[in-house]
Amino acid sequence: MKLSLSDPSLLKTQAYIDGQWVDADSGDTFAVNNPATGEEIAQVAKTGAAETARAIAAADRAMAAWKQQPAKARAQILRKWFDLMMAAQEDLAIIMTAEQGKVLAESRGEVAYGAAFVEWFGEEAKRIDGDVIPGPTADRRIVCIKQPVGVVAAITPWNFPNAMIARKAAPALAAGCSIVIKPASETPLSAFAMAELAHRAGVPAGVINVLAGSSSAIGGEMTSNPIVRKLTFTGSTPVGKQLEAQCAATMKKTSMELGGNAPFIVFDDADLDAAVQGAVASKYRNAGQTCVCSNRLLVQDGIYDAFVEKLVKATAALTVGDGLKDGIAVGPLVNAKAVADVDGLVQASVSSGAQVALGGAPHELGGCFYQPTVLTEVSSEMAVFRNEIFGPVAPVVRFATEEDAIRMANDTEFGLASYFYTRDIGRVWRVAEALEYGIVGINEGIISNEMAPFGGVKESGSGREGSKYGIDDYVEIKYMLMGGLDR
Ligand SMILES: NC(=O)C1=CN([C@@H]2O[C@H](COP(=O)(O)OP(=O)(O)OC[C@H]3O[C@@H](n4cnc5c(N)ncnc54)[C@H](OP(=O)(O)O)[C@@H]3O)[C@@H](O)[C@H]2O)C=CC1
Ligand SMILES: O=C(O)[C@H](O)CS(=O)(=O)O
Repeated sequence: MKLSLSDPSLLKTQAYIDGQWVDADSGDTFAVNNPATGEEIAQVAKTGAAETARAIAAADRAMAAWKQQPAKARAQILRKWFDLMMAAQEDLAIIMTAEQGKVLAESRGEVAYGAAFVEWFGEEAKRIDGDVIPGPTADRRIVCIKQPVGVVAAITPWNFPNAMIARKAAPALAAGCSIVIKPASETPLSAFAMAELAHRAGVPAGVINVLAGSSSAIGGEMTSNPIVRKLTFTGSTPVGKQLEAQCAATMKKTSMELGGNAPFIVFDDADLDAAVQGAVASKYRNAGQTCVCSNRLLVQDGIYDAFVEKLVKATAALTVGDGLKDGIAVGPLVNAKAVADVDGLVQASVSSGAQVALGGAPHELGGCFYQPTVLTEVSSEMAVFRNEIFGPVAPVVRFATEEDAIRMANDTEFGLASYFYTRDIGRVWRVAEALEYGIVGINEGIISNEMAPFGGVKESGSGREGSKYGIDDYVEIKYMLMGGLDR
């Protein structure tokens, strides 16, 4: 499959190590395919532990000079990277839609979203301040400084192949760290294109390294190599737990952005049309393949029927197809396994009594397409309630009281995003404070931006990405106590 890029040199297929584009030691490659058509886009270097070890060594060498750069110098390079990403927005979006499947408008949006983290942390680089603390005695003073944590390893998912890299690389570089990145096997091309633009922006050789291939071999080197001082991961909770355990032997700092099971609560007093609009935006973004998608729609009895009627109508209007084509709202799922997983959850729930109000099966287009689906009469024991669906399926659950809604919303091991719609100010505070989540959307279905501290609690992970808090995961605090100052 040939991509229509204005700058074809952005389509890289080798590993980027120490400022060089290199093949795998073995010469092996793996295919990257377009989930909308099944066509092969490229063969990509399939690297492993040896290449990863070299990338980590290069990052270690490069960091010595990078962390000595004045913050303003790092900020200027990050700003240049932002400018180049935005100038290449259309090419980066085409590459992303081709390898991941999301519709082009969403890919454009993700490129801007990812670039916004580069812009934000370029600015934050100049604000990594310390403290002067009064000494415990008259002759002593304490000074706190923040220093880069060290070489960072990042493992990122296929669902946001640009933004999840930017959300990690930008604060790492801003803090003075260097980084080795392993993108998902489904979507390495976006990562390589970002590395090429970083190179053009003046990021020194070795400061950013990107390699794809055997996830267990690459991850094994990343998590065991003592040079790596921090692992940052976005992906499934089971893999996150495994990586966390692998990092324990060398006590690496970790950040984990894991799975979700977002409740979307609609109270009787909600603005119904706004709630339906928010539900559609939150549910069907990226064909439902985001960790903050509404996963359980909890609707109060008084407006349940009206909400379901409006939701079915809005969902039925969503066009399904190849995201590179105009007028498409929902693209394919990332691969055939994802289709089988989603359909498995739907059929298991229907078998347990859920009713199909719309869709409920793979799309007639075949391949990786799934019908936007609304299930009603869902209960808390059903598979779609208990599991992160990661597909265009909206389970609707009834509730009677505010207490019922909070109890059902919190009835999960996950705690990433949550949403609710009400116009009662007292309820806003009661419910927002009672929800066990890192993120609460109130009368809003799209909550992600670079200025907010994105992250979850419970088994949705640890750490925060974005906002003024996002730099904290990439620095270590050191204090110096000076004595003898009275003579
Ligand atoms: N919280 C979030 O933001 C996200 C959550 N998810 C969750 O993950 C599920 C599946 O998505 P998926 O992308 O397959 O998530 P995975 O957790 O399977 O993969 C995420 C990343 O981890 C890598 N990986 C997988 N196994 C290992 C390992 N043993 N050692 C090192 N790296 C590894 C993958 O590489 P490779 O591609 O080579 O397998 C990929 O780069 C979704 O259903 C959802 O629950 C997914 C994406 C984002
Ligand atoms: O991995 C994801 O699903 C993203 O973190 C969601 S968002 O930040 O793009 O909303």
